[in-house]
Amino acid sequence: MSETYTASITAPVNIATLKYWGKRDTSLNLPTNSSISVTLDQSDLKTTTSAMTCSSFTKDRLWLNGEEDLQLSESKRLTQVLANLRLKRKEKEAKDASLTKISSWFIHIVSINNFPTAAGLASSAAGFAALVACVAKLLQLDDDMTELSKIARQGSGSACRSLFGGFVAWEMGEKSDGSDSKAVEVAPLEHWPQMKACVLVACADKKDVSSTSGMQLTVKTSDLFQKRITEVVPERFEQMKKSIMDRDFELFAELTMKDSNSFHATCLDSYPPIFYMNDTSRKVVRLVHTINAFYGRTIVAYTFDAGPNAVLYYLEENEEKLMSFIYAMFKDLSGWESKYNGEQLSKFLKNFEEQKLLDTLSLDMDIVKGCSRVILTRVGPGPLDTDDVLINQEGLPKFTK
Ligand SMILES: Nc1ncnc2c1ncn2[C@@H]1O[C@H](COP(=O)(O)OP(=O)(O)OP(=O)(O)O)[C@@H](O)[C@H]1O
Ligand SMILES: C[C@@](O)(CCOP(=O)(O)OP(=O)(O)O)CC(=O)O
Repeated sequence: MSETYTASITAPVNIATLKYWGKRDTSLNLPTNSSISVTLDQSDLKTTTSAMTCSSFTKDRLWLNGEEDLQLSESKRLTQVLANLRLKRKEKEAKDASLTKISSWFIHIVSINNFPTAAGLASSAAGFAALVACVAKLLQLDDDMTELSKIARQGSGSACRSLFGGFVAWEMGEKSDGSDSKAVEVAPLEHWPQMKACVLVACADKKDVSSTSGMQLTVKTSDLFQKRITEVVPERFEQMKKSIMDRDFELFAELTMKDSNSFHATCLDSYPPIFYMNDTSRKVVRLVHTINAFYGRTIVAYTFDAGPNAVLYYLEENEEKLMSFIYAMFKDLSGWESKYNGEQLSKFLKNFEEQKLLDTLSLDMDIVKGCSRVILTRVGPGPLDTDDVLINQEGLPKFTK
């Protein structure tokens, strides 16, 4: 077999606290507003991607979760991302004649998500971040993550934020060529490692309106949207960055919840309206406000992406307070035992019962019926090198379905 080059990487999911919703340029994937997110820990949710290039490959190919994905391999998103990465390699080769001209070789990519794909858990964000970071490593590019984020953005907007750990901003930029629309670190994970997240995965089929088409319907038809992008988000963007820098959880949480509500309001204001949240999502919103009212301060925030799953952000110091409610109500779901021992779980239940929360607060215990599992995680790092190689010597997946 001819000479080959291989690289592997893992990348995280990110969940926005200030939502990206709307494109001003669909081809370059330029947004109508800046956004902010928290990167989640790869011990719980991650994409692993391996890539190989070889002079004898005859086309670019991609396998996702053990199956060749022809639709994605031939998509404009993937072709554009690979073309941009190759261009960078080509520029490098032009400057240094000793480099092998791998920019003209085809690439095989094998990727696995350790969580459900296309189920509202930001697989496209982790997936394209992993792909860009992996191919950049394969082609030995020297570009930093901000530079690479301009390419990841073209795969899926939210992917640009998964190139950093901790707290991340996607600055919308102003230029028509997209050269200033990029992801930057607001603060590393070490700045506020106490930030935790609890994902309540709602029982739901695949969403009927994709983010990509949903946001363009909103851009075209919602009046509320104009106010959101010109007034609401620009102000919130600065306030949220400050709340992160100051580690001001109450402000961070309030802005996060308000922004989720504002984003879903513009969906409802689209014509015809788009519904991403369901009855269970709304029950979670009510529950979070009840918990905060019970403690007399904001200890937990909710946020919802383009689907019914709830992501709750909270600080480690308030874990027992929060879980005394959440565990008692969602204990029948899977996902608890890997994070807490029996003693801790009993303590949560005891608090719930001793404080007579059920009797005093008229809680809706049926809420659990609308959820399928809980994922307990926290803020985490950006893409990481890995020894987990998913591609074999022939450039085919080591594991197939
Ligand atoms: N590991 C991966 N590598 C490359 N592309 C991926 C990967 N995982 C997912 N994708 C792409 O992202 C698509 C799923 O994106 P989609 O926006 O529908 O769902 P999601 O990102 O899981 O949910 P949401 O955007 O609502 O959070 C897949 O069909 C595939 O094209
Ligand atoms: C609601 C969101 O999750 C929307 C994410 O949209 P995508 O990044 O999936 O959209 P495309 O750029 O069209 O691929 C909010 C967010 O992550 O900021």
